This record gives sequence, structure tokens and C-alpha cells, in this order.
Amino acid sequence: MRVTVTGAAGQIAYCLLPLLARGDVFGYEQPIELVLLDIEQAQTSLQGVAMELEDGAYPLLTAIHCTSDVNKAFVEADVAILLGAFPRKLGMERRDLLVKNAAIFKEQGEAIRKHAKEHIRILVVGNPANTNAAVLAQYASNIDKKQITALSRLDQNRATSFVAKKLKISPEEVKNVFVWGNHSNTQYPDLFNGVTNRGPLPDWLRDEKFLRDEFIPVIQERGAAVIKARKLSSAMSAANAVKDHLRDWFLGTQDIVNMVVCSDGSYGIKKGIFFSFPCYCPGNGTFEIVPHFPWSSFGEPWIERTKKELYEEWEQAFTALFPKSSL
Ligand SMILES: NC(=O)C1=CN([C@@H]2O[C@H](COP(=O)(O)OP(=O)(O)OC[C@H]3O[C@@H](n4cnc5c(N)ncnc54)[C@H](O)[C@@H]3O)[C@@H](O)[C@H]2O)C=CC1
Ligand SMILES: O=C(O)CCC(=O)C(=O)O
Repeated sequence: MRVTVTGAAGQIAYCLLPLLARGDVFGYEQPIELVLLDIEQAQTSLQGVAMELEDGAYPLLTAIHCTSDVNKAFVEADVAILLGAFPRKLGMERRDLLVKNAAIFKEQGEAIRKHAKEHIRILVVGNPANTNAAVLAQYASNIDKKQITALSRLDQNRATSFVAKKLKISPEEVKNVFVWGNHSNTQYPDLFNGVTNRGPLPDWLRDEKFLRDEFIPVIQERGAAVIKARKLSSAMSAANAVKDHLRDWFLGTQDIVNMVVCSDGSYGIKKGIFFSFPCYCPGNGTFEIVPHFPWSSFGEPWIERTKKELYEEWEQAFTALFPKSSL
């Protein structure tokens, strides 16, 4: 299996690459070859990462290739994990970030269309993840949209862990806590469908004041809280969530898991918008959006807000990619 990782000299990659090499993601019987893409200025650092991977003497890791050439990176790729993105710099507006990254994901989408295997499976992590995935899908136009996903599993893991800690139980016992919409601070973390293997969540966890004042803002702002504390964004937990997302997508799970996927119109979300939905993964790189989880009247305005943000992001990216003068 040939796995391309972009942004491979970055901090999420540093936590993720050993998990891939050990077999934690694609299984302990699956040999993999890694193709590591980063920009030219990061090549020395990337060589160091490759040396450390070699020094791990991982039996499943058959080859490591480093490159800064996007057209070489995706040749014959079976899986692409897209971590590389332009970071938000001081003074940059959200829109500037969106436009900068739209250009990167356009280029990578085109390279995937030209060079990757047709059955490739793609996970977008670089922010703004939902809209980057939508841009990529436009340009990787020969790839079925159901082969392109983005990461919201970190948000689901954060919300699940929050509930487990409150109830003093293991996160494994908490199911169906979902995070809907955009991977941004408009996401809607939802406890109305949550259960434990002892039964429904207690009423106090669905109290509207508690949800509004504590649970929802803590989950929405968790990434910012980690940045404030570490002076760096989440990397260990992000790599762990990438592992969970890919393992479940490839090897299957009985749990209902959050994935950002292309809307087919489910839940009234416009077709083509990449939205975090609850998904069922039977295995082999397939998923189905699970259609029947209610939002409750409490959830509706939150969903409207995240949906509106995603529609606006798509408008902005689309306008930048296809300015009126070029149409
Ligand atoms: N969806 C999610 O849940 C999460 C998303 N993220 C996002 O993931 C991304 C990566 O995070 P980190 O590893 O912490 O960042 P980082 O800044 O440590 O690494 C990013 C790497 O990408 C590289 N890069 C930049 N442009 C590139 C291009 N065009 N092609 C290839 N590589 C390129 C950089 O040189 C750098 O080595 C960021 O956009 C971050 O905001 C982070 C945490 C969670
Ligand atoms: O919050 C950010 O801007 C970067 C990291 C991230 O997406 C997260 O921790 O959820």
C-alpha cells in the first residue's frame, strides 16, 4: 500500500508516521510504502524524519521517499493523508487563509487526478479542512466524492472524552456523541443522541444552560485552548484522530463515527458541501451517512450557523478559484 503524507515535516506528521509504520492504522499484516511531501524549505528537516523512521526498524515499512514535487508525490498512491497547509499568520484574515489553501488543494487535486490510483482514498486534515476537501474534490475530478473525506474525528473524540470524564466512565462506554458541520468554532457538538452502555445520558447532561455555557463552548474552543497552553496547535490528539478515522474507514467498525464527507443532500445539507455527519463504516474504504439522528429543536439554530459558515466558505473559495473575469 502506497501512502502519501503531505506536510510530512510538520508536527502532526511527527506523531502520525510511527502509527502508520507500526501497523496501527492499516493493520498489522499490511506492508506500507511512505511518500513524504513537504515544501522545498522543509526538505532538510524531512530527511531527519525519514532517518528516524528508518531507525525505528519497522517490519511493515518497506520504503520511504521524500519529495517537494507535488507531481511525484501522488504517483500510484493508494491513500493520501493531506496535513500540509498554509498556517494562519499574524494579521491574516480567515478569508486570506482560505484563499491561500484553496490554491494548495487545487494543485494537489490536479496532481491526484493525473497520477494517483483510481481507487485512492483521501483524508484532508489541513485547515480549513471542510472547504479544502471541497476544493480538492473539484480538481480531483476523476475521483468519486465518496473517496474524499476530512477530519472531524478529533472533535468527536474531544466531546466523547468530555462526557466520559463527567460520568467517570471509560470513553469506550460512550457512544453516539456527534459533532456536526464545520471543523471550526461553529461546529455543533450534540449530546441529544448520546448514550452509554448503561443507558441514555442523564438529563443534566442535556440541560440547555449546561450545553450552552459549558459543553458546547469547551468543545468548539478546545483547539484554541491547546494553542494557548502549548503555543502550538494539537498534534498528538490530531494524529490519534487521523489513526481512528482511517482505521475505521479501512478496517470497519460497529460504532457510528464522525467524518467530514460530501453531502448527498442528507439532513438538508446542500449537495457538494463537505459537512461532518455521523457515518457507518463497514470497512474497505467505504462509508454511509447514517440518516436518522434527530437534532432536536435546541440543535436547529446551531446547525443553521455552521451550515451558513460552510456555504460562505465555499462561495469565497469558489470566487477565488474562478474569478468572474476568467468565466
Ligand atoms: N482537522 C483537524 O481536526 C485538525 C487540523 N489541523 C490542521 O492540520 C494542519 C497541519 O498541522 P501541523 O502538522 O500542526 O502543522 P505544521 O505547521 O507543524 O506542519 C505543516 C507542514 O505543512 C507543510 N506545508 C505547507 N504547505 C505545503 C504544501 N503546499 N505542500 C506540502 N506541505 C506543505 C509545512 O512546511 C509544514 O511542514 C494545519 O492546517 C492545522 O491547522 C490541526 C489539528 C486538527
Ligand atoms: O484550531 C486551529 O486553528 C488549529 C488546530 C485545530 O484545528 C484543532 O485543534 O482542532
